Amino acid sequence: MPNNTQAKFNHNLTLRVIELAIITMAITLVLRPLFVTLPTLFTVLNLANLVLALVFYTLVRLDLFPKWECILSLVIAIILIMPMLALSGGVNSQVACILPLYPVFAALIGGYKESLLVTIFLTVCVVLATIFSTDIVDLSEADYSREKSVVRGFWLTMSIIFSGVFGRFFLKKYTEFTEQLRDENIHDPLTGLLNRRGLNRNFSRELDSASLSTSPLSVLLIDIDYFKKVNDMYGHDTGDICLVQVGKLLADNIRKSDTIARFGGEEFIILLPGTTQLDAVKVAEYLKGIVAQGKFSDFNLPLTITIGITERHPQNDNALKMIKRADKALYKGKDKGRNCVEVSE
Ligand SMILES: Nc1nc2c(ncn2[C@@H]2O[C@H](COP(=O)(O)OP(=O)(O)OP(=O)(O)O)[C@@H](O)[C@H]2O)c(=O)[nH]1
Repeated sequence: MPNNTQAKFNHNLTLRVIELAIITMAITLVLRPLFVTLPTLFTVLNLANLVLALVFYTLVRLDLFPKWECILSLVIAIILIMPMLALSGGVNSQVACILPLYPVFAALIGGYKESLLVTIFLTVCVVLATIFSTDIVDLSEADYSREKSVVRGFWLTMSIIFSGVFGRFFLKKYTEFTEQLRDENIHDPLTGLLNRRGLNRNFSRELDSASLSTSPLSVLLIDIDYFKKVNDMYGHDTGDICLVQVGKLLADNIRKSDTIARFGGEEFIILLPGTTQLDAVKVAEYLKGIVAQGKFSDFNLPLTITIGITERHPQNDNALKMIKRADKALYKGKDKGRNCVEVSE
């Protein structure tokens, strides 16, 4: 879903991950020499890494390359870690324990593709480092047997693959969860139709494509007549069932390309792209007819609807203006006695 909210979330997450890396690097730089005596090259490399990470952090913070920040983060991470690993014993290096974290980070700030690429890249590097472990220069001058290197290389490879699989699993759950939230966010829980938020999204999409293609766009505002009586006489539960059934009946009798939404209480709205006001009247008459023929709830209640119609004006029109015009037409229909179709002036 790379929409604006998602992009912002990824950007903030990238910043947090870099901040975490910088803090870890700074702490290592200060505290490590207190416990072990390291060759100067390590300190120089650590300092260079810290400067590179700080520069990169500033660039991400200024949002200079939003599209590239994820892939660059991964490349920079590899630039930071690989020379350090190569100088400190390859798979036997203490720094190697950080490697399995990368596929998860890649999944968090990038996605499936990035995580898979990082997993493959690191696995290949670790396997090569294990095979050629005796050729790796170890500036810390530690001594590792061939067997020990193979065992460490094996477990490191397993951890990286496990982390890659976990990253994928995490992303799948996260995607399902956000999709479910997004779905709930734009649907009316009672009727299952789009709610106002969903309507607004589709309305602006239809208005944009209508103005680009100069094709007509009509709106039907539909209100169930005397609905208060249904609630008063048969109870709110029966009223709810009627709303669900009317909504379904309307939704089943429009085209796939049309949009239907619950506009509020006992009102529905239908967007008819590519439809003139004249054709919209035919659609409205048809819908009015099938509702009038229906029987709703367990009480087989007869219901009627009144429909107000408007068409998009070629100049300076918007959703709010169109809904206002359709609402005016609807109330003209109510004044005329209900169960009718009215067009806006
Ligand atoms: N059961 C149920 N009733 C609802 C819901 N939302 C709104 N209503 C009811 O819909 C009724 C709307 O009443 P009115 O606005 O007076 O309209 P009406 O009785 O349909 O009369 P006209 O629209 O003038 O034909 C009210 O009784 C609301 O309580 C809902 O989600 N469920």
